[in-house]
Amino acid sequence: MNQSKEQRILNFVLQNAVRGDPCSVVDTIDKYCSQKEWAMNVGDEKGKILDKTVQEANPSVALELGTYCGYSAVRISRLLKAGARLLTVEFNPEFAAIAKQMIEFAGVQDKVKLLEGPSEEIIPQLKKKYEVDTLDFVFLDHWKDRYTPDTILLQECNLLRKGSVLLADNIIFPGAPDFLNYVRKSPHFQCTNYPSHLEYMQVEDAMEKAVFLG
Ligand SMILES: O=C(NC/C=C/[C@H]1O[C@@H](n2cnc3cncnc32)[C@H](O)[C@@H]1O)c1cc([N+](=O)[O-])cc(O)c1O
Ligand SMILES: [Mg+2]
Repeated sequence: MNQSKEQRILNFVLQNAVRGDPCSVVDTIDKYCSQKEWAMNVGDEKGKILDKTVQEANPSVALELGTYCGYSAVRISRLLKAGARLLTVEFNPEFAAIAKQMIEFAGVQDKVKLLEGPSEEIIPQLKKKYEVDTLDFVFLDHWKDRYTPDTILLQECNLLRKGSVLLADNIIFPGAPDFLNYVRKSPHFQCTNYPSHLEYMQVEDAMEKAVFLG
């Protein structure tokens, strides 16, 4: 049966990137998705905003919602300090299997834990099952209508602390209007907007940073 696009992306990495080199994995995915087949990785332009936000936060414990092929999991984990870890959540088993191989090829498997399942089930398990106290950084890049309910769930589960940084992709395209409304109106978040472009396209997009104020 013919391969999926995600399988083709992984194969291109396995054949063209340097094993154990996360930057080469990121660059190789960007090469494939800009030249051969578009895919919903955060990409290099917004990836640079992600990099800066992660470096500023310098998280010990980071969470990603929506692993997909593992592009941003590799991108984030390459910046983590020794002993820091990224928990990334993916409910599609096929994507999770691809991401797992991508993470291992990049050599970041010791920093990344892929949690397979829906975010609404996984988030309430983070404290007890995954030994999380609070989250220093959260990257939201899953279904856009899940951004707000999951942000509320993170608060209800006491997973955010004063200074926890949320960064959300796709604020303009496909758009997350209710999330933008929610965080910008909430007295508990300090928001910053980062205009950019949709990955591999000349379409306007943006990222929103929302720092939890406690
Ligand atoms: O739709 C987009 N992203 C949704 C991403 C979805 C990914 O997160 C998982 N997921 C979803 N809810 C989940 C809940 N729990 C766990 N995994 C979950 C899905 O299985 C998929 O792997 C998107 C679309 C465009 N676009 O141009 O159209 C551009 C982008 O940058 C995008 O991020
Ligand atoms: Mg996205």
